[in-house]
Amino acid sequence: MRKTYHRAFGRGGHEALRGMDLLVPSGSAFGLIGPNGAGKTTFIKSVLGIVRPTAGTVRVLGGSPEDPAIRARIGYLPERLHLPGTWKAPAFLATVARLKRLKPDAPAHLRLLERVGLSDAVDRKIGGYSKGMRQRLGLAAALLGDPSLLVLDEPTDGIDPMGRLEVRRILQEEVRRGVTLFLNSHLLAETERVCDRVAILADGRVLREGRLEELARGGAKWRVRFAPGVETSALAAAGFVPAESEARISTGTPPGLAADGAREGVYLVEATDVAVLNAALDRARASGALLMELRREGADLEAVLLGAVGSGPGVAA
Ligand SMILES: Nc1ncnc2c1ncn2[C@@H]1O[C@H](COP(=O)(O)OP(=O)(O)OP(=O)(O)O)[C@@H](O)[C@H]1O
Repeated sequence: MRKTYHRAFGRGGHEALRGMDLLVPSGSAFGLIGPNGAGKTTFIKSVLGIVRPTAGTVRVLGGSPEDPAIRARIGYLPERLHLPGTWKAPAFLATVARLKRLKPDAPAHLRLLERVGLSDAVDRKIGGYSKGMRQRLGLAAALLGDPSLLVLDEPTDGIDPMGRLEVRRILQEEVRRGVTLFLNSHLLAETERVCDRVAILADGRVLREGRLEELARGGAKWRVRFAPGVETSALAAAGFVPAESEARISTGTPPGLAADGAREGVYLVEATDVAVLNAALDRARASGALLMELRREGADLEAVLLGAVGSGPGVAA
């Protein structure tokens, strides 16, 4: 699919999507990530039938995104929510339900508000809501009518950590129910926690797509702690390099000497699978090293994203 935004009076245009090809499996929790201006919002708008591709086609839930019957099965939380400030949440949900051509069901709306953690705010005007409360209300509106596809643009923007946990729980419940989740979030940790598949979009093209663990594979590192008294040179020969001090990492101080790790007995070893890992551990143990702790340090989503698009400015992290 291609999308060119044309300038006024036909003077050229900007190609936001340049041959984007993406299949989102039904029932998956799919995350779209990429730098600012990559084309994520343009893609979401084309899925919702708000933007029409310049070339190519979009099929959603087996039909056209412009078909009202298909649109009725999609729940959408936009990045920028416009909410009527003088209204209260139940009236807002009732109006959204009417627009979605759903039967009036005030008790169901109250249950939905309770589900997103807004039951204490039903008598307050929306204008007085915090950013996180507005997001929760937007999520409730997206959930109206039990959609088959949930398209969420920055769903946890402005929500505190406890709220994020609740939103994540709701999204996981929806996925368990068979809903397809399509998430655009610049919070990579959030995408990592919620999604099972991810696509990396940059400059209007999909650079990588796949299951999270497949994308993160290859950079698999293991953090190993040995009992005091290990011989660093023997470990180095077995592929272990001293890790940076954990204390330095947790306090965020600048990178220090890797020797810190050696003093603490903490090393990193690259191993693409458990057989390679065990072979390295066998070599270490043969040199007299005693294993105390072992932890996987698989490449996280940030590393995968940076690996795919480079570490230039504008990378959403
Ligand atoms: N209505 C428009 N008219 C002209 N150009 C547009 C329009 N909407 C988006 N663009 C351009 O298309 C490109 C892709 O924009 P888009 O908003 O889809 O990116 P994005 O990945 O969602 O970015 P961000 O993470 O910053 O929200 C950008 O260069 C943007 O300036």
